[in-house]
Amino acid sequence: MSYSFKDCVLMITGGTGSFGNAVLERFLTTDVKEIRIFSRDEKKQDDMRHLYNNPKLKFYIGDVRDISTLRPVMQGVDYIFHAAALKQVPSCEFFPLEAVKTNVIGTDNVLTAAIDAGVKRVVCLSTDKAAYPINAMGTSKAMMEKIIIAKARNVDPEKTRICCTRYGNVMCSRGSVIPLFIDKIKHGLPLTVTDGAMTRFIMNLNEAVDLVLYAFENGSQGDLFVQKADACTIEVLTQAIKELFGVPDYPTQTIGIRHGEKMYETLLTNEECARAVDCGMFYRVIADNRDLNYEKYLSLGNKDRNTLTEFNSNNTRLLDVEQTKKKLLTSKLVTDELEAWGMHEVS
Ligand SMILES: O=c1ccn([C@@H]2O[C@H](COP(=O)(O)OP(=O)(O)O[C@H]3O[C@H](CO)[C@@H](O)[C@H](O)[C@H]3O)[C@@H](O)[C@H]2O)c(=O)[nH]1
Repeated sequence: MSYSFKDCVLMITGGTGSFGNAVLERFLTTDVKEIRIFSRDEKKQDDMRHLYNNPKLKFYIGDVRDISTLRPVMQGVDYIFHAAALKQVPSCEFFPLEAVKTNVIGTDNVLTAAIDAGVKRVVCLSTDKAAYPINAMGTSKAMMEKIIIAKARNVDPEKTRICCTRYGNVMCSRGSVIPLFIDKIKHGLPLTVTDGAMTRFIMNLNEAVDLVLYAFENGSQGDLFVQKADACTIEVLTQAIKELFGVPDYPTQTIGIRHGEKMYETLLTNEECARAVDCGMFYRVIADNRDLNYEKYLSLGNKDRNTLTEFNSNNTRLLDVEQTKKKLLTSKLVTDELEAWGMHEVS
């Protein structure tokens, strides 16, 4: 890391989640002064307190929906990583207003309180499902991104710099398909494949943390960062899991596409490409900072379009079964489960 956290106070909203834990492992190796974990669940905080047993970690119970719980925690904070979100597609589909409250209003609260408290930088976490959204979770995250850009437009970057990252499926996140399939194999149940031709980006937590830290270091006001992730089909993913667990012919059952699902996910839309810069491993989408001048909106468009095209889980590099197995082995959950399953030799 080229930057220093010496004497800095960091805050992670939704800090007890998988991202919070992964980013903590990196931060705790720096000379950071204090890390504030802000979240709703006292049990998860207590588990984390015991796990790390580190005096630099401070825990705060609160909810991003309630700005009065955010304000006192932000006093003296230098940098915020905003990961608190409702992110399960099916549950948001049934309770869309809950997604609005946490993902949209909650983000507005975080940014308002951060600006008022003079926090120097805020990095917000979004998802590929916010690009061409079709489900409530993605739609609420798309609105969250709009809130971020609108807020960023009206604040001096020397005071508070705000940017956003968007990433795809993180392998083994809570409730996702990989731990589900491993569990089914352990219990002798068939693997329930929605549609084998569906594609998803496939990243590990380390890559998600790299993206967020890259945005932290390089983000200008209102920027959106996307990582050039690989993807695979669900058929390939299923076969890779079966082979890793030594059951290549394990039964699968096709169950059909679930509520609010897409056949493929987009990380960078065609329209965003017009403002995107290729930074090697990442794309940077520069904020549209034209002011609300209707003359310009009606008569002047954006003439400087570059040649990038939409980046999605169908046109990125698609991993085959062997490559997917290799990728899966970069996840601690997978290697731990394999070991417990007695498959030491593959990891
Ligand atoms: O029993 C199952 C469950 C899932 N899938 C498929 O596996 C893929 C991944 O599903 P899942 O792991 O549930 O992820 P998504 O629905 O794509 O959403 C995940 O990825 C998002 C980021 O894109 C996160 O915000 C969500 O929390 C996380 O669940 C999809 O194609 C599903 O159709 C199956 O085939 N069978």
